[in-house]
Amino acid sequence: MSGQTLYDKLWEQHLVKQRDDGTALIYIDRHMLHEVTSPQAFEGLRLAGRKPWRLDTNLATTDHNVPTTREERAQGNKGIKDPISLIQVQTLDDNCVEYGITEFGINDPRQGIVHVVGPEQGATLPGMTVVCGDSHTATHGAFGALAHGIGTSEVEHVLATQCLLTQKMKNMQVRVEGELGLGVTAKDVVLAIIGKIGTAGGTGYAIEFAGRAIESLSMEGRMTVCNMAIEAGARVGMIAVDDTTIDYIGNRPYSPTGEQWEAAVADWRNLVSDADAAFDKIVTLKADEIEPQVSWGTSPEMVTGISGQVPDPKAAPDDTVQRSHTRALEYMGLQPNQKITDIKLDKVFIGSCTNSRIEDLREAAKVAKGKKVADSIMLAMVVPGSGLVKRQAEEEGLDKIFIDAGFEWREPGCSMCLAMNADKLGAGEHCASTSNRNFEGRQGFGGRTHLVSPAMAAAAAIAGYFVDVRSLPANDATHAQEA
Ligand SMILES: CC(C)[C@H](C(=O)O)[C@@H](O)C(=O)O
Ligand code: SF4
Repeated sequence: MSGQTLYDKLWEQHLVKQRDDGTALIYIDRHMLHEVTSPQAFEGLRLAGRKPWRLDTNLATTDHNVPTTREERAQGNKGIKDPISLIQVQTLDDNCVEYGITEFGINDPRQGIVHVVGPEQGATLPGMTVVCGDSHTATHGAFGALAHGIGTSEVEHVLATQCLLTQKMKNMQVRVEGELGLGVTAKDVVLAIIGKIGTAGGTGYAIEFAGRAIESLSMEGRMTVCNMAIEAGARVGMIAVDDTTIDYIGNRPYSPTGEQWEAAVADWRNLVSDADAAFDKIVTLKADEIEPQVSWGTSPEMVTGISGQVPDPKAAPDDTVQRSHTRALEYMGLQPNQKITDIKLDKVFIGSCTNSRIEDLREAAKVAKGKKVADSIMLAMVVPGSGLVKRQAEEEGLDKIFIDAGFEWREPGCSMCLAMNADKLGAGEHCASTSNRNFEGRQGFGGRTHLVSPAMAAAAAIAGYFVDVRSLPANDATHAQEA
């Protein structure tokens, strides 16, 4: 018999009951909550006369609907202008008070995007099952955890029973072999993976990312990669535990300490796929063939390298692709064969649960340092993923670098990643965005999103159009990474 994959191990350790029809009940170690997908779940509990079953597993924060300007935030929840947004945020606050769940509310220094907050607090640990009513929960898999999004009715079920009814997925390994070139980041890696396997490539699989290029990523980079597993169709993305994982977790508020820490680390060391584990599918990419990526279309798989061009629908392999490319080009206002470097931008957004951690902000700041945002850019904003990221960035003087360059330095939240708060694109506007989805209307009605890395977004803000970060003079993006 062959060995077990990381996913097999995590599954087995949490399996409560397996039924013959394929359904299974698994135990959930950590449940994260935000304001969008929790109100009906709490309402369901209330109607059924139930209470959360294990309080200390739950951790809540408000993120999607919070405004990001300092003036609005100074007013607390009252700064939320949109009535529906306000109700959602206030409802989470009220539910957390009523049921005794820890919540980082709008002005808590620890508040932020749920997928930034969990790992930062040490609430996400290797070997855990982590769920949240949010599709980007795959992010937490970067820690050797089994993490995925759940729907609102499942949120209620997890609150009530601490278990989830689910089915085992198949195993896929995505290997990125070799070393990444200078200026090529985790975001470029995951966009290249999605470009290769497509947005349905991972459907039905739990993806384990592996290979030298993945191992060499920081935890921030690993989270960026796992965050977008869902854009490759996989609900679960994960990476094996190693020293990088363990170093990151030490001394965080929710991390174990003392003897418990020692015992936990010994256990966590086993959270790797066995050498003889069998995967249902293996995909391999060569790191040195990946260049900085830019999405040109309305799906994350519509992506190419910075030296590339927008495809010509006429050259599409079949009618379906031809139609989707034609429509995407029309929506995006782009011409067939247009060079990526000829795409002019109106706005730049550096933030979201994909790229708003300290390392992301450092990379963007390296590019922005001493430069000015182009006059043609009407808004360039940097939105830290959490209050703690913001504080750390300010301690390092990154806020000053951004502000001096003409960026707006905002308060933490999902912000312009999705048009659920005041930060939006206008119709027809092109935005270089470090977020994870470029669907039609995602950042605002008619808005045109181009997914890129933080360094690429900063470089685009300075130039006003896309430029290759690798071509910037020394001291900028690429060389900064050598240190
Ligand atoms: C609002 C929430 C349910 C949604 C998700 O599940 O991902 C959001 O975070 C998103 O990124 O589209
Ligand atoms: S930052 Fe964007 S992708 Fe992440 S949870 Fe918020 S809305 Fe979803």
